[in-house]
Amino acid sequence: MKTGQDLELVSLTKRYGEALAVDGINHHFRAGSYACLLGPSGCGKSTTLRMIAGHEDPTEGSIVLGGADVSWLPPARRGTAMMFQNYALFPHLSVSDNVSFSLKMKGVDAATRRTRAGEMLELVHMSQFADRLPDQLSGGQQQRVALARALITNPQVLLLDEPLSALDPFLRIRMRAELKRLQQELGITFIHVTHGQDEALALADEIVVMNNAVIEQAGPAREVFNAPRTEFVARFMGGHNVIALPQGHFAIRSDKVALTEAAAGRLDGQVTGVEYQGAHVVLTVRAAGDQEVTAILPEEKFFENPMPQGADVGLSWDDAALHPLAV
Ligand SMILES: Nc1ncnc2c1ncn2[C@@H]1O[C@H](COP(=O)(O)OP(=O)(O)OP(=O)(O)O)[C@@H](O)[C@H]1O
Repeated sequence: MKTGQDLELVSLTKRYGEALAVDGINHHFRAGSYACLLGPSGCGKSTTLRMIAGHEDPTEGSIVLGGADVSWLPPARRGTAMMFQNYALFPHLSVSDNVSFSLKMKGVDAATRRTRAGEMLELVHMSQFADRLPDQLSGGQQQRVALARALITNPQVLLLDEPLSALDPFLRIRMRAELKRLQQELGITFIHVTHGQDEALALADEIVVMNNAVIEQAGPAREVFNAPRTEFVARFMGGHNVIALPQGHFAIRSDKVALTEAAAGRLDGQVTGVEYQGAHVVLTVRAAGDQEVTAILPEEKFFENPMPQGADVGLSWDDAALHPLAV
């Protein structure tokens, strides 16, 4: 369903000389959703985000927000705001002045600026730091300031370029929950660029997987994970095997592969690796046709009948777990 502030990309293309960074992509981001643009380095996700923000001109195609073509509007007039990877705070301005900087540019008076900055700092739980300078803050705190600064413009769409990549793993998980809370509280669209599958699965209502300048697959997180359409998506999302059967190529989740006695399964093979990981055990099997298949078994299931390295085994699965892959 289309609503007022949906964002549409129409045949959006970016060329840098001969290089095609984004190749005619079409996508419809639902207003109020959390979308993750996911893909390997160089696939075109940051370029796409920068074009939406207005920091890069499209070579062809258009960006439509709320039914209006914003492709050629300056960044501040689009209804979007961007939070950068390195936060880009002004070192000589206090937290409060950093947050309200864009209001100053618009000629808003000092008292209103201070009040609005206070509201935004409250939203990101940073009220007590309003008078500090950026270098008196931790990385996670600087990030909250950068978020408040982007949100003060009341954007319809918040664009986040690898927002968690500079944080340590512990803080990354905490900030991830914060981003989700903020998005739900504000009800605006978040478009978050990441190359982390876990991050996208944890956050996104919709995952848009990019590869080689095009959108390879887009859909709800569970759908993209459970039913990858191409070999690339299956391998990139992880947790899947890609297997060649006489009927074609299929993806199957590693936790949907079961082990049987030798010659009793769909494929025969030999165990080449056993890794105990606590709650589960990961087995690697070299199967017929020189295919490597990974099976993830719950710990207690594996230890009912442990298969050592070198054991001949069969691999079986329920046909419903097989997802045909486009070539
Ligand atoms: N200013 C530029 N000039 C020339 N080529 C560029 C420029 N910016 C990006 N590219 C190229 O466009 C392609 C897409 O780059 P982009 O930064 O969008 O990828 P990405 O998916 O965001 O990668 P990463 O995760 O590494 O940031 C890459 O091949 C890159 O080298």
